[in-house]
Amino acid sequence: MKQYLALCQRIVDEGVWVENERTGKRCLTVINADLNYDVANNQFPLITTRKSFWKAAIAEMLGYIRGYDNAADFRALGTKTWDMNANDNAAWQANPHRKGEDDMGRVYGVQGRSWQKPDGSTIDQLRKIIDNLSKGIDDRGEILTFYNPGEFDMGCLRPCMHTHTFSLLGDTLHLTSYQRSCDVPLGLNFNQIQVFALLAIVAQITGHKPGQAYHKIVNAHIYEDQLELMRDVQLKREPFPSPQLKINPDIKSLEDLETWVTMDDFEVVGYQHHDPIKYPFSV
Ligand SMILES: Nc1nc(=O)c2c([nH]1)NC[C@@H]1CN(c3ccc(C(=O)N[C@@H](CCC(=O)O)C(=O)O)cc3)CN21
Ligand SMILES: O=c1ccn([C@H]2C[C@H](O)[C@@H](COP(=O)(O)O)O2)c(=O)[nH]1
Repeated sequence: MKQYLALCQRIVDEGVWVENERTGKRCLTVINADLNYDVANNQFPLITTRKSFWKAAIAEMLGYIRGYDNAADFRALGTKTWDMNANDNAAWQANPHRKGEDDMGRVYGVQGRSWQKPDGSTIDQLRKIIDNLSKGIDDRGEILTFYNPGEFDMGCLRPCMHTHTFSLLGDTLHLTSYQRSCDVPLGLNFNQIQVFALLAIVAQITGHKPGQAYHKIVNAHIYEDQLELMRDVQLKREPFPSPQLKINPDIKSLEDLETWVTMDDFEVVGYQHHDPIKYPFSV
């Protein structure tokens, strides 16, 4: 939590104003942030200086694992986070690749589970990683990447947290996640949870101890309409200790994640937090 607040403070103190053409808003921006999460000791990096709707963040990650391409499927899992980018987005609505209401196109999990090859066949990146790690293999290329420049025009948004690299050291699994663009008040609140949960879940289903998660962010920003709430409200609050994430131990395979797992299989213990803050969202 302290590292999150330190990043927010750094943006407020040292950030540079950058015009963003896609959203039409200015962002106070810094480059390069490294956040680390201690998954081994279950120090769940949940924001405590406002109420975090953590189940929606895990639902989003589960949707990526399942390869979802539709905001309605995300809603059924428990998150509305893709509604705006899928439906309230003029550029995507005018895109001939859009298949209709709620379609997100070839983003995130679609690339992770069915990356298209020139011959028309597909690659399931996640399946290969789970199979290797389950056998104790780390080929130094256990990489799940959603970043496919050849298909950017077929999706509603380029992936922000775009690559996850798993590393096995003895019986301990580590994760390094890369993010090109980060909406620190809204997106990072979710992305921290997702990096932590992804390592915890993959360690569990491949039979390893979870180790450390390393979250590497390039462009970290606060939108102009979020700045006051961050600077004058959230940053004035004292954080509480980190809670713990409990995952149903019956989740044992990728098939379990794909079929029966719901948000009821996740629980947070010891979450003390300040009041919610509603930050503006930019489409
Ligand atoms: N501008 C922008 N920021 C993002 O963080 C973001 C995007 N766009 N587009 C794609 C996804 C969608 N994400 C989102 C979308 C909405 C919330 C959000 O509204 N969060 C609220 C409440 C969530 C709830 O009630 O479940 C929050 O207070 O955290 C968070 C992340 C993250 N990503
Ligand atoms: O997981 C996510 C997804 C998106 N974001 C934020 C980062 C940016 O503010 C926007 C995406 O805009 P681009 O113009 O494509 O960079 O969404 C996030 O923080 N986390």
